[in-house]
Amino acid sequence: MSAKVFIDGAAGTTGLEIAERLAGRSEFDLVTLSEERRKDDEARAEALNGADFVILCLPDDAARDAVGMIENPRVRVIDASSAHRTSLGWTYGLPEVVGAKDVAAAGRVSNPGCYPTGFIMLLAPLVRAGFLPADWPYVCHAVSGYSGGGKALIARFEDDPDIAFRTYGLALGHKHVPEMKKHAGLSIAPVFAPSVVPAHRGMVLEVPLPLEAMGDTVADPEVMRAALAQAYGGSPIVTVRDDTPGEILLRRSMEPTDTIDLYVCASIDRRQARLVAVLDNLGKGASGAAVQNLNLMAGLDETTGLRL
Ligand SMILES: NC(=O)C1=CN([C@@H]2O[C@H](COP(=O)(O)OP(=O)(O)OC[C@H]3O[C@@H](n4cnc5c(N)ncnc54)[C@H](OP(=O)(O)O)[C@@H]3O)[C@@H](O)[C@H]2O)C=CC1
Ligand SMILES: CC(=O)N[C@@H](CCC(=O)OP(=O)(O)O)C(=O)O
Repeated sequence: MSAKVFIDGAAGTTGLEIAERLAGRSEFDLVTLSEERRKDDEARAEALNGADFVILCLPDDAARDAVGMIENPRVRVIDASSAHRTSLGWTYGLPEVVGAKDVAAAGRVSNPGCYPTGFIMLLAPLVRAGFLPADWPYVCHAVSGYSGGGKALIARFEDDPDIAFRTYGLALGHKHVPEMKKHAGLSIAPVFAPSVVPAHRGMVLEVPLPLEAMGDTVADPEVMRAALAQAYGGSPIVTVRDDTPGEILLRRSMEPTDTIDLYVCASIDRRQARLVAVLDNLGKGASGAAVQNLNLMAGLDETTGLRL
């Protein structure tokens, strides 16, 4: 029998892409609400309580409300918003870092933010292994495609083709910072400098490392690269690149992908390095990750969705 999946927020950017990924999958029976009923609390409560799996693709407050509307203890939840990413009782839905078994067994899974996905996948294994310090003030620069801001930012960029670059979060305190700190295993909050470029999707994120200033405990870049390769070895989703390319491009024509590429770029004298992650904010950064977590929770292969 197929499992009932209700996407609350199915008309939004993330919800639509999840629905596309689930279309034609016989293991799942997608419950949809009509345009007139999709924001009707009675209809939503019925759908939320009647599903085996609920995927929340809503703004944070609406996601908290939706969780409050669930009374049926058998309903399992994947929340794509940032409402529960550091909350007790929620499993952080990054199986490559927290362990696939934990995600598979969870009743409440918080899907990671797009930027934190890259940041945590670069840092967590290295901090955990002691190759990078937990108490360093890391900096994270990132550019995202405008779909990262959902329908409102898509409309803004498509209505104003004159915008060439947008940096934001200038008052710091971006909502992703607590999640980045906690799940990368840091004791100091990173300085996070996000930005948006006029491309629909895609994301390049980097953590510059002034290695020579970081003390003796910091590992050689080759050791870091090998540690990342070992941490993600065998994953069809993660590629740890063994080169330092001359450039990394984000193309406006980028096709959807659920993969992530990680780089440890280093100077020849190894005194400086740049950890870089390249992903699709709507793929591994949102919808692809939600479907990966759904597959795990349903006891299926996380990438192919095939029965194990
Ligand atoms: N876009 C991305 O790359 C990523 C997004 N996320 C997170 O996923 C969540 C969804 O984001 P995204 O898809 O981009 O946002 P969108 O704005 O594109 O979609 C949100 C959807 O939720 C609907 N909605 C809002 N309030 C309610 C409500 N009370 N009841 C029912 N539906 C409601 C909206 O309705 P309407 O269409 O009428 O506005 C809209 O369709 C957010 O929390 C976001 O932060 C996480 C990672 C990456
Ligand atoms: C470009 C852009 O605006 N991006 C969003 C983050 C997208 C994301 O990861 O979503 P969550 O809000 O669910 O974490 C932002 O900076 O708020």
